[in-house]
Amino acid sequence: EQPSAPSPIAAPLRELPWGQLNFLHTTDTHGWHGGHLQEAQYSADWGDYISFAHHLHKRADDDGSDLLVVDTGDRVEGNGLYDASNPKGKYDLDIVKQQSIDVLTVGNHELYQRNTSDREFNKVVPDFKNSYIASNLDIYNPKNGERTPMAQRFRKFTTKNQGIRVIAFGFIFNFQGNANNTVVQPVEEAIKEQWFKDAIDDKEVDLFLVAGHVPVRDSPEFDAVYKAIRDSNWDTPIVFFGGHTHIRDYRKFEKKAWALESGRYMETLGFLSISGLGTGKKDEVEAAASPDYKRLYIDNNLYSLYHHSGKNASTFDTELGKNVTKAIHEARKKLKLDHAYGCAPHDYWLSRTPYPSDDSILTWLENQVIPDTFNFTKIPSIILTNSGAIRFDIFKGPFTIDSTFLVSPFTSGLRTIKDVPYSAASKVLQLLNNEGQILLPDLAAVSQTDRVDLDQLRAPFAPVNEDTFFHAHTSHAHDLALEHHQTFLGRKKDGDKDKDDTPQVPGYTTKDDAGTDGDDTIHQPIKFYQVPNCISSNVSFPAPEYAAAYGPVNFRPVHISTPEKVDIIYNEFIENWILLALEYLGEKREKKDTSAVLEGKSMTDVISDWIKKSPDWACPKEKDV
Ligand SMILES: O=c1ccn([C@@H]2O[C@H](COP(=O)(O)O)[C@@H](O)[C@H]2O)c(=O)[nH]1
Repeated sequence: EQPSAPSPIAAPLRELPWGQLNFLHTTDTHGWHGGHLQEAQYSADWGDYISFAHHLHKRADDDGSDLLVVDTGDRVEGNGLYDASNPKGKYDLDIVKQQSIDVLTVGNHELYQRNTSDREFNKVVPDFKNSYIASNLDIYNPKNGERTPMAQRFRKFTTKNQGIRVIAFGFIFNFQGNANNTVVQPVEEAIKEQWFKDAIDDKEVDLFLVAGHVPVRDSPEFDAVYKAIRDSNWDTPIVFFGGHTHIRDYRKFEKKAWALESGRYMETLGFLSISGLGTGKKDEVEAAASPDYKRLYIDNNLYSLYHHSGKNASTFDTELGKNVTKAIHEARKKLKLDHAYGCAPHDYWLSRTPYPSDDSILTWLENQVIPDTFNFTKIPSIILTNSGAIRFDIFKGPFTIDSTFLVSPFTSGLRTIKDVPYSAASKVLQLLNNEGQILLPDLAAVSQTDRVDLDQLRAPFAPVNEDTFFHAHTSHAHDLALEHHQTFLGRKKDGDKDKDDTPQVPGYTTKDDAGTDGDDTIHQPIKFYQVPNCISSNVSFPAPEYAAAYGPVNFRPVHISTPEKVDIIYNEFIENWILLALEYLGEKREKKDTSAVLEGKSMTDVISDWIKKSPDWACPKEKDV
């Protein structure tokens, strides 16, 4: 772990369900390869993950089983280690490549910006030459402009010790928000291609491995792949590894097909094992009628990693793991990620507090950051931003360069549409938040533009279903972490009357299709709240008129005047939605009617500029960083 990372907190653990074929799975790491430096529960880094995988490989070699490592995309955007360098990923991509990964896919965040996907093609695909799979993604080759598959469409390989014959695919969900240098082929179309039909027709295969930046539940894409495989290969076991919705989840398709999703932000190392698979060595190993699938969501901290690898502080680190940890530290230093712009006076939560409330980030943006930033415009304005642009909580204490990218890494600039009748402008928020009679899918359906992606307005933690929403969010051991406590939270021993066995570490309490025993750490549950798609602030509106209604002391407003016209200001990422809402409201505007505001600064710039200037956020002298 990083030198400044808080020590992990001991807690009761469930055991690793080791089997014949074992998997480690990461997804949606979003650059958090240095681990969580303010949360002890997730404080291990990518170097530790490398050491961990090494020990599990060794275990597999020793007992003749196998281990495969999978990553399902969104490795970029969301942490200073990736976002603070120029070019982005200057250090992070070389750090990630040190892990040996068997199956790797793209995510939507690798495709928003042309530069990111070009670099993915020119660097990351060659870095993972044998394992990068792009079953439904093409790119216009930056060298010659020719459309070409991003990477191989599938791969067939045999596991090292057992000789299990695996065919692996790598999909991305039917994403439409990509830059125009890539082409995402709808999954339902890709599976009609001959190469796919031939691959699933193969009878010399013991397991289909479907990796994808695709949610495992309510997933038309994985449902289509499952059906296609079963139509041509009725019995061969299938395993899915998914992502994108940032949750822990495990779905049963049927007894020979399960799907694992392993959270987000390097909080979770997903583990899955299958026993009872057939192998190429037919004489030696007979396939079971019903292979046994098991899963464990490992909290990414050294306490868990030591335990599951049977190592301790003096035996855990490998040479490579240590070097990668060091490289992360060096990169963080070069990027000055610990430099503080100010100090947060208290914690601000994205979804762990009701909205609106005093400790909600969205309320803080709406009531303080946005009005203070835009009050220079003396024109009445409605400023809108999507809550999805905000990615993480702010903890009391130093708000650093790194924090800026944790909270909002995106570069899309702020734009304006001028002179919109207030009667229409004031209804845009309601439309975008699905609060009126017309809902977003209806708006999307009437869209003339083909670049409106429903996913864009998805709130940052839009639930897959209520259960997964309430059970699948970030745990947060922050208070303990900041004090560097090493608290033993073991279960009650016989005769230990004054201790109870209630879990003490707050965190995930996942409920999935296999039950409630998936989290390795037995956590105290955390409550999460829904947040709206978008928030808005009115700035430079006429002051309300007051009248003395109850005598000279008690005044109350009698007339709140509204402007006739306003400027709408918004984050460019939601521009298509704003235009669509205005069109629906009878105020059609086009791209040419929009212009940059604040010289095209992003929400990220707005937040850090505000923090630098705000006296309430000045760091106390003795704590200055
Ligand atoms: O430029 C951007 C890009 C993305 N967003 C927000 O992020 C989500 C998608 O993130 P996932 O991690 O894939 O869920 C998108 O829906 C937007 O809310 C953004 O605001 N700006």
